[in-house]
Amino acid sequence: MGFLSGFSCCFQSSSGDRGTRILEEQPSSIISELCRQFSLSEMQSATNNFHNSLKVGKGSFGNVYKGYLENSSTPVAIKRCWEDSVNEVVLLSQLQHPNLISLVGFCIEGTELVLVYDYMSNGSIRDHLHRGNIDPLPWKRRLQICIGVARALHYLHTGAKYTIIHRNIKTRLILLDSNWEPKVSSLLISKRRALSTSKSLTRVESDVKGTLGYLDPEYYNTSMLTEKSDVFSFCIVLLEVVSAKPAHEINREYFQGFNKSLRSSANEIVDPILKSKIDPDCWKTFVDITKRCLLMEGRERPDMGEVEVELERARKLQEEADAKN
Ligand SMILES: Nc1ncnc2c1ncn2[C@@H]1O[C@H](COP(=O)(O)OP(=O)(O)OP(=O)(O)O)[C@@H](O)[C@H]1O
Repeated sequence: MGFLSGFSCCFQSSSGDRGTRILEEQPSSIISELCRQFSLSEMQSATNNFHNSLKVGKGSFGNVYKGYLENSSTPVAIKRCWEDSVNEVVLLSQLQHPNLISLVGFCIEGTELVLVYDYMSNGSIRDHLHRGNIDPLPWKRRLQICIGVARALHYLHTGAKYTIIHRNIKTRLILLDSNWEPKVSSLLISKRRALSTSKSLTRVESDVKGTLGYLDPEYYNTSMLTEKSDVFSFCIVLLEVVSAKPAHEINREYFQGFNKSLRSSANEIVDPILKSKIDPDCWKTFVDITKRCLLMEGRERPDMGEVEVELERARKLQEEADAKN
């Protein structure tokens, strides 16, 4: 297996003339009908002029602030972009799914591009996995979060006019609202292609982009992208969620351990907090689907619809076992 672990960085696109490109790609009226266009002064007053004390995150594309729009007590997340983020505006303004982050609006003024999203008060799932024993996420909640992410990816792959390949699925980009409902964020480097009518996989030749540690080895080696690359990255998320190990530690030894782990969840790859909490039938279902998502050839991996169904089955088995005890 050509593993890509050890470090994590995001390849990204270069800047362009944001205002011009967005108008070229889509008629501005469509986008402004679908989401709100803010002025820069509205963005400045929502964030106390992008004050450091309101900064909640920093990504490859910009800083993220917690802010309040005028006359509203509901917080929003405001990303002041330094990279071209047109893709995000064009796609997110037209997509809607309960497990996909919602774009409230955007601001394009001069050289500024600012994006406004619903605020996710529980941060990213990553924040809850790698912090020792402080308030660990229970197994059923972890499963439920993974099911939500699988639904969002299935929607991106099959539920819109185009197939949208996210290309950067990772635990940092899975945000959690106040009810722990997951929202997949950032379509910044996603790739769009026509929906397939045949059963065979349609490949798109494309520069390799994504985050090392999550990147599909087949795509990395061939530059040919399909939705099965998201399936592989999602599988690394599943392994991160079950082990509470960061993606860069999920290396060859880890995979070998995982391959041997069918019989029981009480082994060294599972987050110690979950040991003996996972029902054996639920564990078998989880391991079976995860192993298939890791297959080296994309066409042999299941699609996200099947992954979602199997994860739902795993959750049901866990619920049944809990009800008996
Ligand atoms: N809608 C949101 N609500 C709350 N916090 C958010 C929101 N969006 C982003 N954040 C915070 O800001 C951080 C940076 O987010 P950003 O979208 O820039 O992605 P990233 O994690 O840096 O990934 P990448 O740089 O690979 O795109 C997130 O990890 C999260 O903590």
